[in-house]
Amino acid sequence: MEVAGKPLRVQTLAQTGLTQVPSQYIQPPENRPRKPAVTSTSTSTSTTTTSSSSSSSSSSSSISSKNYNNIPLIDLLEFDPHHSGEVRDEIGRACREWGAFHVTNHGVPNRVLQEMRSVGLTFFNDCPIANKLTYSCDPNSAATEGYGSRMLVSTADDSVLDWRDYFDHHTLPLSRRNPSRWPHFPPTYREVVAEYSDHMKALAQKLLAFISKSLGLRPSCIEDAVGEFYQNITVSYYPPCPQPELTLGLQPHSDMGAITLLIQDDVGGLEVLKDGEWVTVKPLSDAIVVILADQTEIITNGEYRSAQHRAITNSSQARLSVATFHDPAKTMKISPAFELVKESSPPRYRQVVYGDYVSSWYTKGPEGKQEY
Ligand SMILES: O=C(O)CCC(=O)C(=O)O
Ligand SMILES: [Fe+2]
Repeated sequence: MEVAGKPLRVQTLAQTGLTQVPSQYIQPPENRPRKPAVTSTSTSTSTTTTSSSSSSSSSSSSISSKNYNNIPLIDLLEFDPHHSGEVRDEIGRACREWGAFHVTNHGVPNRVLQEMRSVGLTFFNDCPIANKLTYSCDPNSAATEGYGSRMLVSTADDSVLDWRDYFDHHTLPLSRRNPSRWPHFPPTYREVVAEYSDHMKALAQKLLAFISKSLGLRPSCIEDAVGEFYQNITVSYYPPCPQPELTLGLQPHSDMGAITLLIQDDVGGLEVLKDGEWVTVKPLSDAIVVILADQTEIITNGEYRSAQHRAITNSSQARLSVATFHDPAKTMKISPAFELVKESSPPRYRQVVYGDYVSSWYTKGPEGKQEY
């Protein structure tokens, strides 16, 4: 949405005190959240390895009968080699059943997670809008670095806008990293993002090794298929919304790359689709959400599926999340791992050049993988 040639940020819109959202933000009835978002407070995480799905009944208005309580929670036990078999099996189960799960004792210091959330929030809350706009991403091309408000680049008038502003950083490989394009306020912002990036890369590598092993593959199989990580870090800011029942912070989608690592604040709003039901990912302040993305689905020949997810809004509190995407290079050819293709399990996906996959996603929307 543009006003006199300038992009309108959702935060600016929310600050006008409007009581009804502009029509461009109203989702079609089938996409609206069924119940208004409730805010919740952060809970400290358990140290046991457990899957937290449950099938108890509740008074939710959801049409599904499952009523899962949260995504699975897996204690990585600081990658203690004595427990690697159990952790591998837990990860395999969570990948097969959900495509998304929380991890604790992941080796990333809690301080690093807190600092990342803190500098992101300070930028959005305390930096004047005129200053923020100096970092605006190019509205005419997809996935450029910087401050922005929309995800799809589409000329169609009927595209519904997300109730979200974001800042996207290109962090890896180092040849793409140019911290002078990142916020200069607060002063520690750029060093915090750089440190956070390194930790997320190391964790993504360890998780992909576990995921490979859980399918009987050699540990480096998926990482080799992805090649050098193209890592982007997106800080999303969802201002309070006067009509959360009509809007979405982020439309339903699966992530395009290989693996996404996400942290959120204690407001809550991330939901994962499970058996046709949207399950709220309850915030756990020292945990990291792992989301399998489309290229991992292709490489694993559909043994593991990428997770459909979305963000809902609420009327009382702004929400912040930080998603770290690990993608192949645009030139990489992605296809099912040969070890997983047999006579009894033929290839389910065509080989795709990752750059073509991305272009088609941005022009046509999240339409899924090229299945046979
Ligand atoms: O804000 C969230 O929790 C979800 C963000 C997300 O899915 C994305 O940026 O791709
Ligand atoms: Fe996502």
